[in-house]
Amino acid sequence: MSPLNHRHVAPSILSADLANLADDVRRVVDAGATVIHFDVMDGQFVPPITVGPVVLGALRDALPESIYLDVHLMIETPERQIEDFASAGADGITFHAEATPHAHRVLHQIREADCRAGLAVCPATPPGIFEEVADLLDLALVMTVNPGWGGQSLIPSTLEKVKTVRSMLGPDVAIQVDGGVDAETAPLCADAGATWFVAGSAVFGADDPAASYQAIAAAAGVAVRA
Ligand SMILES: O=C(CO)[C@@H](O)[C@H](O)COP(=O)(O)O
Ligand SMILES: [Fe+2]
Repeated sequence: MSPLNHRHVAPSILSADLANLADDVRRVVDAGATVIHFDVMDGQFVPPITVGPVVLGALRDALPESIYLDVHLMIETPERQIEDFASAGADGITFHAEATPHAHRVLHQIREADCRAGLAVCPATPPGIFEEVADLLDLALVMTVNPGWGGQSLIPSTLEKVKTVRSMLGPDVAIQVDGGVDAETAPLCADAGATWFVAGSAVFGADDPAASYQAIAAAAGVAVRA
């Protein structure tokens, strides 16, 4: 069964200790996380620069194969980088509708690279594009903050967009929310129709990331291992 058919809380490495990345990620994996969200920023699509395929490959080597690496590309012209992320060990690759005129082609390209294909929209971008490429979509990412930084508050109007996208795409597509997700906001996102919940600062910024992961997972309706 594809992990896309299940609910997941995906801790985001953006708020982890990047000097001890594998150790930090193992703490949440030991608490039950099976999807890890890997934020890639290029200094162009968004101002910050984070990490790329080399770090993804190192993390891949440090984790069990069963862990799903969910790559969120916040980069211009993502079509130039898909194969590098796929061969570094991505399981799913999500790019932004705002970053290329070629969303249809890039979704194909991701699937041809044997990864699950995701498309993201920023808070100001209308969701109609999801309908145009519905057949090629494994995951629709509705950004609940403006991309680029962790630790922001969820923008309430984006929950309406999640509802719209759920009715547009039907029950089977994974809808991901990313930004400002914690144990208080996760149930609101779930009620709107989200099934994949990214949480960065609420997990890795907490005193006990493992406990925080489990609290958010419970709030989001994810089955948490005892
Ligand atoms: O893609 C992004 C930010 O652009 C995220 O994945 C952040 O890592 C979310 O951080 P929090 O809002 O959960 O702190
Ligand atoms: Fe992200």
